[in-house]
Amino acid sequence: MSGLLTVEGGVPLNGEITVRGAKNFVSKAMVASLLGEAASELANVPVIRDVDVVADLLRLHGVNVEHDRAAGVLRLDPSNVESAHVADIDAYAGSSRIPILFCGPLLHRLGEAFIPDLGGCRIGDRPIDYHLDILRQFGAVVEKKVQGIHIHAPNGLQGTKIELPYPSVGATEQTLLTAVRARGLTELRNAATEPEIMDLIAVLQKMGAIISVDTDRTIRIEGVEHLGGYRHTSLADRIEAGSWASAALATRGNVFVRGATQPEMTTFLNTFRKVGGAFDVQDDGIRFWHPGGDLHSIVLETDVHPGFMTDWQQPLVVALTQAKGLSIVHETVYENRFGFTDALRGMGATIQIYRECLGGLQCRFGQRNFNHSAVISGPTPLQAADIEVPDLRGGFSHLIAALAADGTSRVRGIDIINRGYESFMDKLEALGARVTLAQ
Ligand SMILES: CC(=O)N[C@H]1[C@@H](OP(=O)(O)OP(=O)(O)OC[C@H]2O[C@@H](n3ccc(=O)[nH]c3=O)[C@H](O)[C@@H]2O)O[C@H](CO)[C@@H](O)[C@@H]1O
Ligand SMILES: C=C(OP(=O)(O)O)C(=O)O
Repeated sequence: MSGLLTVEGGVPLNGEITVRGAKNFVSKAMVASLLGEAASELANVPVIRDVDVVADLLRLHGVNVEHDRAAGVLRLDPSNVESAHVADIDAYAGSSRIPILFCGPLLHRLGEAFIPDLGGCRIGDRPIDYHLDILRQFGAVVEKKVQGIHIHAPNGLQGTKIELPYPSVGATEQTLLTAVRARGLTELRNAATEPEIMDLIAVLQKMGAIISVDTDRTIRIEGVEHLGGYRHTSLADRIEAGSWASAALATRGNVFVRGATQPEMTTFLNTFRKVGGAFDVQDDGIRFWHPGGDLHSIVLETDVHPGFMTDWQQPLVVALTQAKGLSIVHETVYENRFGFTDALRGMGATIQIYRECLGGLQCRFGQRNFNHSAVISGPTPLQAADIEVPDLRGGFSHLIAALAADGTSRVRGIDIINRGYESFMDKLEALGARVTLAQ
């Protein structure tokens, strides 16, 4: 796909699109297959770049991966991992954040793992200190290389007690994927409990793991010696669903998101309603629309689940530029997730960014000079512009802004959006957007 998109704005998005499985679950379930002694089958898999990257990494490690892209089914057979035993994976540096989650499964199977430098969205520093501390607590030895890390476990892995400084999604998954086959009991306190993590726990339980989750964010895992394969259907991508919902609102449109599910979106739906958006939950999806009249300004704080997820923030901010009054958005998960607002300001939005914690509690970033609160004053008409996509959600947000704006915008670097939005060009066209890819 070419990286330059021409968008003729001012046309409401109307129609129906389908979302399939969640990027932030499918990639982890794929890694989990490495732990099994038999093949696994995952359904409702979207065709997105992150799935392809993890599939290639698994292949490199000897996993036989068959991907029926149209049916959305992945078959993952890890029987040859021992004979592949690879060391050179630097070619995967910067590809995604998932390689760090290969550590536990590879340590169990091979006694060592080589992990390239990570990629993912540049929305803050995104260190991996929690991951490495956890792996060391299980008994692994971590060596930093010029590129990436080498990790080995001379005495195997032993269950342990871990308390996370912050309920990190990745660190919780790291613990789960390592503890399920470690010797003895692991107790993880202050764990993240995102729906994608619950689905990963479901997959691991199907494989033979013993995992319990308490209401106080404590997860307990009893290590077992053998795990089998799994058959599972991924939960829906609630971030993609929320992104299309925000696009419907910002363009004054009406979009049925087939496949979207209510339980994982409760917090989003509450916020959507407070802003003035309308929705109707149906058996096979959720319809989102702009009911006419003014949208309302809100005070919003992003947080770990069950809070308002940070990945919903960027698309919703575009809709908030069309709300009447002053909205305040306090980003408490990433220290640097408002860079995308520069382009919105260039299109006529009135958005000011502050270092202080506005509109909510003090967060980890308040005293540390990070621009992590935004005040959005609206409604402001948006004007077309030439925009460069910064990251996945920021890129989709720029696309929404271009769709809502007067005139024709040129959006560069849209390839990034394929990392997490399946067939977004087809979906835009299905919704009546006037978009053209440059030849
Ligand atoms: C592939 C995937 O699933 N990505 C999601 C995952 O990212 P990811 O798992 O990377 O996000 P985390 O929950 O780990 O990060 C949350 C916060 O913890 C910090 N942190 C994390 C690990 C660490 O070792 N040290 C540290 O300081 C991060 O910098 C960030 O400020 O959860 C995020 C929070 O819901 C989502 O935005 C991402 O879409
Ligand atoms: C931040 C995100 O993803 P990743 O962790 O893969 O960069 C995201 O999906 O918005």
